[in-house]
Amino acid sequence: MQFTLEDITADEIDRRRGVYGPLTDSVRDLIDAVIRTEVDAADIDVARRRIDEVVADLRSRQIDGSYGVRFNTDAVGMPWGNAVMGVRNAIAPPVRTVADREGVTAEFTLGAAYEGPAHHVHGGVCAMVLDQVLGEAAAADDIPCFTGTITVTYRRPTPLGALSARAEIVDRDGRKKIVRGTLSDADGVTAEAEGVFIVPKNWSGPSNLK
Ligand SMILES: CCCCCCCC/C=C\CCCCCCCC(=O)SCCNC(=O)CCNC(=O)[C@H](O)C(C)(C)COP(=O)(O)OP(=O)(O)OC[C@H]1O[C@@H](n2cnc3c(N)ncnc32)[C@H](O)[C@@H]1OP(=O)(O)O
Repeated sequence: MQFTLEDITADEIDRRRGVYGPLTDSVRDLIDAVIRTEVDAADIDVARRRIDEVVADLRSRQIDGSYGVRFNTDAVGMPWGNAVMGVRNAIAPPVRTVADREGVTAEFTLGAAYEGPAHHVHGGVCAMVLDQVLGEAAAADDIPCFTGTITVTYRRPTPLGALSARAEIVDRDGRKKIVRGTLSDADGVTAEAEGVFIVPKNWSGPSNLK
């Protein structure tokens, strides 16, 4: 697993977050607008051409391949391409966790772009969010862990809208951590997950990634 060290200050990371975060927000808004717009075909055609121009501008200078997981010398992580929380990924809802003594919690909104059953969250998206949140609970006091096995139990359909997730380590056994978590709406739990998260054998990245 390759991580990239960038020799930059925390201020520089904040500056970059300030540059790319709003761009990502605008693109996320674009995704939602594309799903929900009812403007006529001619306007769609104009919009498509304008979007294609913006894409060409952005591609005039770009990296090869994906963003990777980067960190600086203070172990501040920049997993900015991450599908669930990446600062530069408009597909990410984003889901950002807050750690406490027992585990991690996240509050987030899943809109029209995450639909599976009508007006409800796609089961794969529920699993993806839970994987990330359980993974962050596993890593909260340690190095990032791989998901070995994750089991999701869907208790009832998860409505699109405001949601929360919570995860805690419930057991440790050598390099394995058993983590449990939940996805909830305002009325309570909609899905539960249990996972085996495994500390990688030959870790070459930093510990305690922030
Ligand atoms: C790490 C990347 C994240 C970086 C992000 C950093 C920035 C953000 C900071 C922090 C947030 C992090 C949040 C991330 C959340 C998302 C996580 C993902 O999506 S990870 C991608 C999906 N998962 C894979 O692709 C794994 C693919 N599988 C493998 O690479 C290996 O199979 C691996 C590492 C899982 C195990 O390989 P071995 O060689 O270490 O395993 P052996 O030494 O044989 O076994 C060790 C123990 O683990 C058990 N084990 C092995 N594989 C297992 C499995 N699949 N399920 C359950 N147990 C397993 C074994 O039975 C053994 O247990 P006994 O010691 O005997 O009790």
